[in-house]
Amino acid sequence: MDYRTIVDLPGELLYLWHAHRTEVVLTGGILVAIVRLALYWRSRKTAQLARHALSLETKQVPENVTLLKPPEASSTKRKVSPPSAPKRVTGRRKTRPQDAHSEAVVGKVQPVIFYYTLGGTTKSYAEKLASALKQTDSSSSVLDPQLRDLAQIDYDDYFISAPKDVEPRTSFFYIIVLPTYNIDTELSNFLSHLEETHHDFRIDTAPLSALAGYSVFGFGDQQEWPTEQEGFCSQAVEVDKWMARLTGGRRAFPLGMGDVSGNVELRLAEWARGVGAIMGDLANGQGLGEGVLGSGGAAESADEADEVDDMNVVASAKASRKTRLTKRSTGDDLEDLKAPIPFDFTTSKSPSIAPPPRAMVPPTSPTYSSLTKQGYTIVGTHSGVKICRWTKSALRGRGSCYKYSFYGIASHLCMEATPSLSCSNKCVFCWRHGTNPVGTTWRWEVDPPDLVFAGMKEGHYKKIKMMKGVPGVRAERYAEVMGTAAGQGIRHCALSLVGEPIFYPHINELLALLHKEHISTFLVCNAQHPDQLAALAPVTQLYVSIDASNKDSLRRIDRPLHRDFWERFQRCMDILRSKRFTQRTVFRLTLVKGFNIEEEAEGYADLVQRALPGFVEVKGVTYCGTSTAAGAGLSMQNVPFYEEVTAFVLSLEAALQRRGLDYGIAAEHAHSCCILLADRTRFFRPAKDGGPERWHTLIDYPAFFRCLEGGETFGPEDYIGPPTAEWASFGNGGFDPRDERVDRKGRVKVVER
Ligand SMILES: Cc1cc2nc3c(=O)[nH]c(=O)nc-3n(C[C@H](O)[C@H](O)[C@H](O)COP(=O)(O)O)c2cc1C
Ligand code: SF4
Repeated sequence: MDYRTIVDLPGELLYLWHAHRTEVVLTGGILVAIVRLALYWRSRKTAQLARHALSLETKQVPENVTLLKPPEASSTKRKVSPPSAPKRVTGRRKTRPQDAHSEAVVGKVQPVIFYYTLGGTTKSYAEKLASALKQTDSSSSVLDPQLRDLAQIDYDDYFISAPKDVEPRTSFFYIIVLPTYNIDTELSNFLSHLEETHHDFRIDTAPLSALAGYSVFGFGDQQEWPTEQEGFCSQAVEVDKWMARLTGGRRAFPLGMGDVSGNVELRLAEWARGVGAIMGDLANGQGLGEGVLGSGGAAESADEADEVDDMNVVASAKASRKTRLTKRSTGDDLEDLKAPIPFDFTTSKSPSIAPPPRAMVPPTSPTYSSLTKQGYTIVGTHSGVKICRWTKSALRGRGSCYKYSFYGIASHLCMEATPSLSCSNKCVFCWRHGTNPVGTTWRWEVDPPDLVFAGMKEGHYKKIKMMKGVPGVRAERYAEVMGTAAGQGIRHCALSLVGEPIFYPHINELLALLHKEHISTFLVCNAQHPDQLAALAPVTQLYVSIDASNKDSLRRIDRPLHRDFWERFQRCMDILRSKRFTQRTVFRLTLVKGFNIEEEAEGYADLVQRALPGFVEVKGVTYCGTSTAAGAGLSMQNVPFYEEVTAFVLSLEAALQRRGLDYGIAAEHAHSCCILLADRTRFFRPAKDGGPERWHTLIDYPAFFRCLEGGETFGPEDYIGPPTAEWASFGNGGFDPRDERVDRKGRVKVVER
């Protein structure tokens, strides 16, 4: 290098700096950032390894050792977890890591005993359990248990998150006692609720983890179901499993099981002692254990640790799935490659083969025998037919039902039937004795409509024949029912017996068969199946049961299975409105004192305004005296007097008038505690043969079939019958003077006018 080059060098460097200083500064900055990032990741990784090693150690802490380990335990030494083998709950108390929650439990524990019963056994044991767990010492940290019937509560209040209405530093402890039924009962819904909550992606994976703990006891019958594999206490096992998941593994005491035909008292007593002890421990801040001696032959239930791990996998999988996937793809982290493949329990279900559909009411089932004892004839696998008391009464000339007074139905020619004994409600006033199958979807065998129709008729006629020798049966009426000439035999079908007729997948075909034989159809549905309602073919009169005017009341009265029951109900209102010019639409209100009368007239008026039905039938509930009714808190006190029904109808009429809706009282049937409101603009009119305006609630049945067979579009006005009879109008009682009114003992009564 010569002297000149050396002299020019600073100038050259200065020139280069000026020309490229931006690039130089940027490159320098990036280099500094990379170095700092590398240092940061390195320190984070070390901390992660340390935490991981600590958690491995924690899992292996021996029994009865406090798990808040001294700092040296968090060494970075890695231990290998032992392979997890199926574990039997041994019943020895085993302390668990004192997590943040169990520390929070130091305070009070509020036990809640949930039970379910059909036959009453479990309820009486639940009550005994409640009094056994009642504290004698008022200063105890375990409060007196609350008792809750699973058939009465709203699951959302207890099984989506822990109840909130609790004192500070007090946690709920769930005690669940339940029988097992291998038929459809409320328990099936309860289990579905737990499962759905677990799989619901909108809900936390362990939404009940705020509970102090839970424990389940099952009642079963080992004479019929000797082992768990054969179904002994299978629903308790299931509930226990789902609760473990929903609580994030807070099973405080092992699942207990008792055989009602054997050891139940002993097992329950042992289990109750254990549950009582663990609640005391929880209140004293000792955290959860795995059980104590004498756990009542605890089930070899699913491995608790596995369940807790499941929860952890879900939680960590959600948080770190993205990171893991990235790391896997770059292949730079051996530890992560060994990590379990994240399995999201919120969306996946273990693969299962759907079982073939079963008969809804198999002849061997208790439901079958219960229904046949009540006088039902079971048709095929899911339909039923029964002679109603008014059919018998009309055969003897002792009066017909209110449908005769209102619509001209001849009760002795009427068949009451249903193509679906299953329902999606469990109304408190239902007379099904709580044993009928329930469900939100049709999951049973489906009988063809011709078989259903033929079976219904056969069953009905058989029962009518049995009336032949009953004293007082009028020969001419009997001949009309049994006759084969045109216009004789069954003329009318009330599809309203029990269950939900539009649930039957071939309801429209069945209606077509009925109409083909000129049997008119009154179909009652429960406003829970909007799609089926929208697709329903024309019927002579279409009813929707309106058992409440608002969501809460509907939930209490109908106890619907659908979680979106109110939305379904409202959609049905709109569908009814859209059908009002093609169908005779009717609201059927069943009044239950203390449930749906008081201050609800305005709410009902709003519903009428929404659906604009042609008619509103208001009827006082009939007390059926079943244990289901009693269990729902229903007694004779809930049956309104006719005066109360009248007062309600008058206030409803006034509420409708205030809304500019011209409905008026068109007819009454005091004997059935039933009053009919009708749309005055459509059904108060001059008679066909002239004369003043009168109510026209009767139906011209031949005209209905002419319309149907004519193939043209038609509406309710096209088959309006003659004016409503004078004796049926409001104030006249509604009893046909040609019939003889008798009291319960058959003595002739003078009809009051
Ligand atoms: C229709 C029916 C089905 C039953 N299914 C089972 C079953 O699958 N497994 C079982 O262990 N017990 C079964 N049982 C027995 C009941 O769980 C047992 O009788 C229980 O105590 C009834 O309780 P509850 O009276 O409170 O309703 C069944 C009982 C009935 C009547
Ligand atoms: S809708 Fe009718 S059949 Fe169904 S539960 Fe209610 S009352 Fe019973």
